[in-house]
Amino acid sequence: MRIALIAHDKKKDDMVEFIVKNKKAFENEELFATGTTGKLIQEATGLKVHRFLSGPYGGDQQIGGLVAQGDIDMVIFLRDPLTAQPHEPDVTALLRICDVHSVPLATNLGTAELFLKSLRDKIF
Ligand SMILES: O=C(CO)COP(=O)(O)O
Repeated sequence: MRIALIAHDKKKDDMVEFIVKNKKAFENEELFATGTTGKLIQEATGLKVHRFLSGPYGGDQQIGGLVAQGDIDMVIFLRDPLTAQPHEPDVTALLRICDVHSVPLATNLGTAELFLKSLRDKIF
């Protein structure tokens, strides 16, 4: 399973905690991430993560490109709904391209937990 992991700044602690807590479920998966999110996950878990540019510098678009090509199976994107992002158009484009290609997209921890259960149950 090729999983993209992305978190806005105020959600990065939640993302790292989520991956650390569930490291076993993620260690056999292929992980991709925007720059800073990926760095923090790597440092906290030692998991191998393919890192792209930081979100505001094009990382969301790079991951969106992979989604469009059919190279990502699942996206966990912990968005910050309370803070304006300078690269909002890129964020919207990534959400849109997931919908275009019916790629499962979790934008909060509640849905991410459901994805995790699906991973454990090998539903995907
Ligand atoms: O901005 C982001 C997503 O829109 C995330 O980028 P970073 O992981 O580089 O902070």
